[in-house]
Amino acid sequence: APTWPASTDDLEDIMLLNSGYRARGFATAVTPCSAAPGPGRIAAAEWIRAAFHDMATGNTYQKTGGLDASLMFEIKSSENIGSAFQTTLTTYAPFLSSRTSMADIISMGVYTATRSCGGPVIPVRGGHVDATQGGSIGVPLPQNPISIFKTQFDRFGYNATEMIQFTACGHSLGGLHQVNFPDVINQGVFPNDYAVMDTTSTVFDNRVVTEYLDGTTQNPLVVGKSVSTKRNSDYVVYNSDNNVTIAGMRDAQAFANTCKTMFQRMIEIVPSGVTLTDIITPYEIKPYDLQLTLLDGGSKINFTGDIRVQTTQRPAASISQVQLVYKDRTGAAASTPITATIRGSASGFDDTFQFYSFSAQLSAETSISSFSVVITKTSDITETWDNNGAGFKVDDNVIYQAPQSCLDASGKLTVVAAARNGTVSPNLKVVVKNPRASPIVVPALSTATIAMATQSAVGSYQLYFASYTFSGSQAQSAVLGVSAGSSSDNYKNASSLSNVCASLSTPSPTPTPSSSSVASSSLIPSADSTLDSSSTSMTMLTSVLTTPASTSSTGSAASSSNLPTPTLVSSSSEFATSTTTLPSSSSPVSSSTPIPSFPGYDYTGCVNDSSSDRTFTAKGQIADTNSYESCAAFCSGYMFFGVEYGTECYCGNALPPFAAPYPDSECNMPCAGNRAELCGAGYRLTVFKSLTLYPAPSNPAISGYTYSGCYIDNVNVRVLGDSFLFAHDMTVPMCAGFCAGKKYFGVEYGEQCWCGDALGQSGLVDEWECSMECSGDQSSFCGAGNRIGVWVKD
Ligand code: HEM
Repeated sequence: APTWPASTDDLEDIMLLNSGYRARGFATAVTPCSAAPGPGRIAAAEWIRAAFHDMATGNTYQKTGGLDASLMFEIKSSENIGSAFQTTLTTYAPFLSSRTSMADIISMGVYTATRSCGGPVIPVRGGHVDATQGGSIGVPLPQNPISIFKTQFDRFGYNATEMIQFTACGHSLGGLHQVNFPDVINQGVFPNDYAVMDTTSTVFDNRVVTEYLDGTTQNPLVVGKSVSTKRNSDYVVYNSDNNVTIAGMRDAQAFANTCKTMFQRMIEIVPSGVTLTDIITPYEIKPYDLQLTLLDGGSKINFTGDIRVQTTQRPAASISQVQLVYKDRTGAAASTPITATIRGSASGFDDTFQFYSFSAQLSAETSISSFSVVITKTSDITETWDNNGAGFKVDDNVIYQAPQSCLDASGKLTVVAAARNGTVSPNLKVVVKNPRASPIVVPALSTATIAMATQSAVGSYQLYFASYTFSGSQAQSAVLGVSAGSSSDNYKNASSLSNVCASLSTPSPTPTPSSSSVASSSLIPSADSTLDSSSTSMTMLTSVLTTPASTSSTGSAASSSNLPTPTLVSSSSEFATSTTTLPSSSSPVSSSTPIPSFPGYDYTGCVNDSSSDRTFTAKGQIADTNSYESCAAFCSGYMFFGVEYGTECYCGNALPPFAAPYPDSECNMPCAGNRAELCGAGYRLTVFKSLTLYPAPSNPAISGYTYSGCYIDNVNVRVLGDSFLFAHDMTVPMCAGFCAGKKYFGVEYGEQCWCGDALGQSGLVDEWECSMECSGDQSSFCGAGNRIGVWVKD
């Protein structure tokens, strides 16, 4: 297993997280294999051909070009007729980052397209570097004579045999467009004027070979008009050694193995000076968004993040607990581990993962230096993962302070960092994407480095700040980080920042209902000497200007003159692919939003709401004093309270099925009455569930039955369908009684009960997916929408 962090961490996500929690969705455009950007097109085929044409302008003798994204500058070349290449690059563009070059994405596209079409797993490496200009022409064209084909493939490093193999592999998918090659096929003959290479143009298989050998092929580059116009290049290539090589690819497994090698080589052709990384393989354990945040005037640090556990070989159901066992900053073992809780699951083509989230408060003095992940299995076996002996390092020398940082509507970014006493003063680094001139659809990355200015001392830390102003919509895709010496805290999304910088002296994000605003403001040492110590109300506290952003929002000359103006250290127009080791967070789309918490309640999540169809209908109020405390008090006696749009508070006893979960980062508005807490956003509700009123539900024991698991169930495929009962007061024992005599019974969607003697075809899913309470018993689970919890007779 790889050692974390690696320069390919972002690429590994793009490769593996197709769907589910933290999904990157890279595979979406080629899933299923037949997915098309338009009629008569196959995206997967276009992705693979794009890699070929990108590589084909390279020269392995001169060590120039190759897989280098030079394609973005070659769009207008006569070799690249049609819109396919531009579509592919447009789909890829959002995945470009300072960690992942466009050439890395093009390479990953070959893996993704091939795999989505049932082909072999193509090994992918990172570290590709993007070209800054187009290459020389050199793509094989159908009219070329065999001698030219041989010279061209020789230039790519493929001999005469490999030329045949590579071309056959390339033509397993897709076809030929009449508009692009009118000399090869006639108009109006093929559906959508698209002539496919074999009868399975959306399956990565050897049909292109077998149909050719069997004489049944309809490949437009073998038979038909191309013969008379001398453009039957597949015939010319395959027949160049009297079909010896192509006959060797008749076997399906041999074909797949050969194609794996041919495609891997295609994406490993790079110019001199570029060193590719190791082949990307899934981490068994991978941390995400590790974030330290200094709290309460510096005495405590909040430590949050996610741990991804590979569940391909280790079923999620076999895991009973995931913990972080950590060492403090002196290297001494901390006595209590941090427990992470299930957050969501994700899957790729060949792997599944379960994510666990954690949030813990550490003493700022002793802090943390590294951790190991301990997985306790239901079998009581424990696994300890120490990152191949290195431990998962957490650097607390310089930390990005998300709550104190902000981005206002005018595009002004203010970033606050905390640097441990004795650390050199930090720099802010901002990476922005700049559009390039048409027709180049891939943006250029530029990075600005800004020296941060001293703000105030807080405990063992010194606060620094710096500002940067974005132009246009740059902030949407900008990424920022802070670094001091060899320490850094990087890769934060500017777009996930709040528009108000909170003061560090406001209460921590986990206040207790009893701690009144007066008490907190007087107990917590002020981070800023300008704070009026006589301020006694929460409203006063939040309106006192203690941070650079607040300073700038009022344009106070007095405060700004006290602060040194940050200076621009350097600004480079082209951001080179980073080869340095990466710091403690790893996903560019995820945010660093802390997970909300409130004593006595479980954070349920960030869910949608609408004014026409309220998620919680029992009670509601809008108040400028809105906070977790005030809303919990207002909703006392109700199972849930939810806060929205800073000022709104709603109560309810059930979470309706239409309350879809959204990323926590979407519930990012500070509460009007306590800016240290997050209170939803527009039509996004931050929901908490009472732990005292209703203890966490479970699957009850039913005598004579054993709980068998949570299954997928829907109107098309019923797991159990012999008889059923719907009841607004459904309980598990009620269902067991109703199904008496049957081998199985199952509860679904809170109020449905299904019986049967056999289990229909379905998939077992993670237990947490069956987490809707029974309509008649809030202490028990009764499946969920399209999820049935099943019991089997002993
Ligand atoms: C002698 C060598 C080759 C010649 C002359 C050739 C020529 C062509 C032509 C004319 C098309 C039709 C394109 C269109 O109309 O959109 C095509 C399609 C395609 N070629 Fe090749 N090709 C060669 C080798 C390769 C290789 C080595 C690959 C490897 C990746 C490859 C991958 C593809 C793919 C995936 C398509 C389907 C594109 C689609 O359906 O949109 N080709 N090729």
